[in-house]
Amino acid sequence: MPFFRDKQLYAACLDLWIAGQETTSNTLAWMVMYLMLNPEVQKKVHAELDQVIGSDRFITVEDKTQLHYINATVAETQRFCNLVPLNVNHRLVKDVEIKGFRIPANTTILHQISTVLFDERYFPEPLKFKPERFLDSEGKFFQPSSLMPFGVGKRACLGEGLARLE
Ligand code: HEM
Repeated sequence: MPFFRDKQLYAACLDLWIAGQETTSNTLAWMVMYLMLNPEVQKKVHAELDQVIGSDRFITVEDKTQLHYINATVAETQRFCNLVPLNVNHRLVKDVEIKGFRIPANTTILHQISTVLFDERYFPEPLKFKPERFLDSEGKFFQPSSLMPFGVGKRACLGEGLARLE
């Protein structure tokens, strides 16, 4: 019996299609809609592009660190669109106790990252689209650990680096 079967190839292709393609394209679609709904944000994005890139060259990956407002707008899009609200199913490999609740091994867990992304302790006025929440007092982009659209821990998104680059 071959080690790598058609079924595995099919599963790998499906993984890459859903995890790798749908996620980034849907995030961008949400961002376009948020820019349409928030013209004042759109103006600032445009102004930053005019200032940092200008109109006589294409944008490159190296420009990313200079585009603070755009990075903040992407971060706010990821928080607001809540793309993977129920995360990916996980199975407990051992019994766990959290705040007095015992969860037995083999239980399927769906940890909702949306509860963090919309928690007003971390994101005041969570239902407002505000890229400024990711800018410090000098207007520089920063990313708090509470922004976790890619999940956290050992099984966090494998494509995070690639997705951020895209
Ligand atoms: C905006 C883009 C993306 C978002 C928001 C996103 C989000 C997520 C989330 C929330 C998980 C589950 C993490 C967990 O279970 O704790 C995940 C898993 C995963 N993602 Fe992504 N993802 C994105 C792009 C990508 C890309 C571009 C790829 C590959 C090219 C990718 C590949 C994967 C894989 C393979 C897993 C499973 C990791 C594992 O179980 O060990 N993702 N992603």
